Amino acid sequence: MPSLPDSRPPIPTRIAFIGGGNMARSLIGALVRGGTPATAIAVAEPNAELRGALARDFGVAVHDHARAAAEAADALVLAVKPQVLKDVCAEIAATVAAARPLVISIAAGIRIDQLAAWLGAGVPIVRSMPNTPALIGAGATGMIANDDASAAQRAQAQAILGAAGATVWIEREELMDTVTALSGSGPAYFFLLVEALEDAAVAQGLPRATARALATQTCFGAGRMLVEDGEPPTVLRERVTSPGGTTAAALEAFANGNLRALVADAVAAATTRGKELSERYS
Ligand SMILES: NC(=O)C1=CN([C@@H]2O[C@H](COP(=O)(O)OP(=O)(O)OC[C@H]3O[C@@H](n4cnc5c(N)ncnc54)[C@H](OP(=O)(O)O)[C@@H]3O)[C@@H](O)[C@H]2O)C=CC1
Ligand SMILES: O=C(O)[C@@H]1CCC=N1
Repeated sequence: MPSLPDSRPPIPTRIAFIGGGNMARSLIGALVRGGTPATAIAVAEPNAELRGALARDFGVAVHDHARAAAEAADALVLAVKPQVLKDVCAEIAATVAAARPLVISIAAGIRIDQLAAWLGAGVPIVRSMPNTPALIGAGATGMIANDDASAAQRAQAQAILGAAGATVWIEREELMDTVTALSGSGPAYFFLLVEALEDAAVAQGLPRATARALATQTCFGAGRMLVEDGEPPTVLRERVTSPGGTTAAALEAFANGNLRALVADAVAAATTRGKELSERYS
């Protein structure tokens, strides 16, 4: 019987991560857990301790220089801080020009035209914005590609980033700063809310361990309902809110404090910082 075509998107045979910090570790872990052979992955990371941990935990090849890892890669994931990205691109530009691998950047704020200027014309580039829940396969990633990236390379980028959770393509690059402000930074907003809830309950006398356990599980349960229930957040919120009840009292306090305006200000501040990063490091 003829075999059916494999519907899974293709993972490039050799992936090199430049930078082996928090986000690279999350993505590498997701890829290896998802079945990508560790032998297909190389990482460049100057910190010997991080390098050793990546080799030990995932069995990937490690290097102390970007160029060594980039050689022979079909896909390069740029996972360094925005402020060092220009120098890193200068280090690997000749290698990239020779081999033309797919380049995936996860750096906040750095635009595709900046990457193309640093790496050379004609390089297929996907700019993306993942987030730290990638570590547990629950990430959310926005992506945009340049015209030099083929459909197959876009699918490859989606396969690499999709190993760590949900992916979505963005139509206009300027909206990547909004994606960064929403889902890239977003986990921190929910962690802050859990911290605040925990502190509020402790202030009313609940033991801290109990407050943390209840706040954490409530965040987890609400998150799962958002993903699994299929109803919009407004409907889920209204189901909790009995008329004249406790939730209504709390929501009124949030409204009096103008929570929605505060959230809008926070997302606007993060978006602006993303734009500043691209100016600062161009
Ligand atoms: N943290 C997050 O939630 C998210 C981060 N991002 C983006 O991901 C990128 C990485 O962030 P994150 O993982 O948090 O940062 P980390 O600092 O944890 O990781 C970056 C790593 O790159 C290393 N590095 C520095 N220079 C080089 C070089 N020349 N060659 C190879 N490696 C190098 C750093 O080493 P050393 O520390 O010794 O300099 C560091 O270990 C950033 O651009 C960020 O904007 C995107 C989405 C979410
Ligand atoms: O704070 C930052 O700049 C990075 C990008 C998104 C999350 N962390």
